[in-house]
Amino acid sequence: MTHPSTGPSTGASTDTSASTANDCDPVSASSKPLSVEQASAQLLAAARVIDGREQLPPTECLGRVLAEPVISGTDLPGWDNSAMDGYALRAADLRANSGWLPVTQRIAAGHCGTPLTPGTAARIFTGAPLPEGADTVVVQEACAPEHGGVRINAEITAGANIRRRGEELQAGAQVLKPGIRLGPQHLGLAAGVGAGELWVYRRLRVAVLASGDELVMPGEPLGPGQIYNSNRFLFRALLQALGCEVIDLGIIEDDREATLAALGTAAEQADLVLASGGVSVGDEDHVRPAVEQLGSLDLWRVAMKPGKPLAFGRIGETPFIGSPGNPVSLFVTFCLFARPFIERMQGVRDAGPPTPLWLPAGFELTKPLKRRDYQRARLEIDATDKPAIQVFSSTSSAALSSLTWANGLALIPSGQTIAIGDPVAFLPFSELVPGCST
Ligand SMILES: Nc1nc2c(c(=O)[nH]1)N[C@H]1C(S)=C(S)[C@@H](COP(=O)(O)OP(=O)(O)OC[C@H]3O[C@@H](n4cnc5c(N)ncnc54)[C@H](O)[C@@H]3O)O[C@H]1N2
Ligand code: MOO
Ligand SMILES: [Mg+2]
Repeated sequence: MTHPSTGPSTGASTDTSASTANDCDPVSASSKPLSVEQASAQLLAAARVIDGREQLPPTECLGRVLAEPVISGTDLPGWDNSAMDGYALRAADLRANSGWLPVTQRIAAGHCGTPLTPGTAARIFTGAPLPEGADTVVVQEACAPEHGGVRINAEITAGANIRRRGEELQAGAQVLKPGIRLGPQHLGLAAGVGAGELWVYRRLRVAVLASGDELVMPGEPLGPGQIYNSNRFLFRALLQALGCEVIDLGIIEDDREATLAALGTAAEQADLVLASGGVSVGDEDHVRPAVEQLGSLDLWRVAMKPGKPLAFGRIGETPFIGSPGNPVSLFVTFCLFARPFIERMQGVRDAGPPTPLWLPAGFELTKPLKRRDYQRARLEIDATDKPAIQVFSSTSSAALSSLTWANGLALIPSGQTIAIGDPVAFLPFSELVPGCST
């Protein structure tokens, strides 16, 4: 799907509410929210690739990040072989023998024949080594066995149906670069060039914790004023989809001492601490002040919706990302900020914010918004096979069901109205987090 060459800028310039980021001063409550681009750049600049790697067989590397190049131990193919089931022969012999040749050997894949006797043909099957002296393979559909030999009535092309040694790649070639997340195709190729073990970065250890007196685990009865701790499951699944090792520190009550203790423990055990809730401005929002007390709060609030109170800092030397408690805010800020940060730490080479597709709006927005809005959206194909972006009925950042309806986010710049058909920046979930496409 290509996007129109032009489209409204999604840069910070349309977000007038953003401040100029001073990336060394800790954030004070008075500092204005940063733009999405400024916040994203600041987080990525702070991400450090984890030390530590391990050597594993390809069967244990799905989703891991490659730490060393994979070099081919062989030519591909390793020797000239037949691409089809048929007969291997010398084209000149067939012409000289007016279309009939005796068959003197049979070569199946995994077995090597002997050099071709001049003036004869070899029965050969796909993948079998070409016998020395043969220069063509004729498919068996063009052949008819006759008097212990083979009759070929079709026009043949000399050199046809042969996969030549090294035509795909040569031994010593780098077939996989470090910094890629290994998918099925990479593991197949690594095995295909003979790599019995791969060097991958060790798993990133990410501690997750959820703050809130109102939180209860699913399966337990809900008391008055209580809700289920959905963010814990969102976090865990998002992190597992990125191949992280999750250290789950459960629920922290709304208490400063308990929050300090939990965050301190988390920072000792993990490479990164992710917390949900307690980063806005309420008296019971203890996470943000606790991070300021334990380390430094380097970023707080982004000029976006949902996700505005996003917090980033350090607890000692351990990076910390504080996601807002509203589940949709957590999901959106994870996709836009935590995921690129995590991937940078995991050694992913081109980790960065997602690039949107530009697609026609199937909706209108008449009242411009104050903040850049990431609305839950669906890419739909209408009856005339035209794509259009629809948005969810509610923009509430507490409405988790919007995420199961949507298959992406529509980026609505602040201060802009949208008419039907206008190009809209669309971020498909499939690009935002692995395992998230609906
Ligand atoms: N006066 C203001 N109030 C709020 C502001 C503001 O600027 N001025 N910001 C609003 C925005 S925007 C967001 S987002 C939320 C985020 O606040 P916190 O990060 O402090 O989150 P909490 O207050 O802890 O919880 C918010 C909301 O989410 C529910 N929640 C919390 N944790 C979970 C969980 N693990 N699973 C499911 N749901 C969770 C919680 O019950 C609250 O309803 O602040 C606004 N307020
Ligand atoms: O940032 Mo909040 O997530 O707009 O509700
Ligand atoms: Mg709060």
